[in-house]
Amino acid sequence: MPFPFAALVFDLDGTLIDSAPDMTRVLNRTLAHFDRPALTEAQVRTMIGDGSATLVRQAFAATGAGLDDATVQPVLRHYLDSYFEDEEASVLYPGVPETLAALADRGVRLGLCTNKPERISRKLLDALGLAPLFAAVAGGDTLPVKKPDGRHLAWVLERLGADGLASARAAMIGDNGNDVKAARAVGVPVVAMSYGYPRMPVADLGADIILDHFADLPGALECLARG
Ligand SMILES: O=C(O)COP(=O)(O)O
Ligand SMILES: [Mg+2]
Repeated sequence: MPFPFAALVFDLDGTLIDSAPDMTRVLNRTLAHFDRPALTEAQVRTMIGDGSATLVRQAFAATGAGLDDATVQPVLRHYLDSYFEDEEASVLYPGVPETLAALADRGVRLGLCTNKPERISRKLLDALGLAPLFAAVAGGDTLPVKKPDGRHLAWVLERLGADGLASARAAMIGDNGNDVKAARAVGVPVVAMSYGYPRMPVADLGADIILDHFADLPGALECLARG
């Protein structure tokens, strides 16, 4: 039986990659460089999802230092360069590579829509061996807009050839309110992964499905399509 969804668009941080340890390590290097104290991973988890500029601003604020539009620039550059050059391996959530490969084998077109900058996102996909699976990638700096703006997701769907599809043939898979809002703006169903960085009770995100395990995604989407 053909898979009921032709195109699936995934968020990156908190959905495919457990990036909080990486982001904490890199952020603490930047904080140290600018003479600020380190943050814990628990603190950083609450700051992930709105892109890198918001992350460094929130991180500095948590150490008692404000950054304005001008002073954020060197900090952001330091953070992004350190992240790009970081050599420690990132960790995928259990079931991610085999489930994505199985979906691609069934003819589903896969896209990535993340607020993480595009060059870092592509580097991570490459390092994790996932790059060949994704037919379209949009980072937080690829377009003038980013999630929760629906145009970010719409751009990926268009590149997957899914923009003209009935909305029931595409879906978004993410972990926070930005993913749900972007999906609602475009009119596609949305799955929330409960293990990510939701920043609120996951049940309050308003997703169509909440999953604890990535490997359950194909079965859950088949159930959703059956109604
Ligand atoms: O805020 C970020 O850097 C990335 O977040 P996302 O991959 O969950 O969109
Ligand atoms: Mg996320």
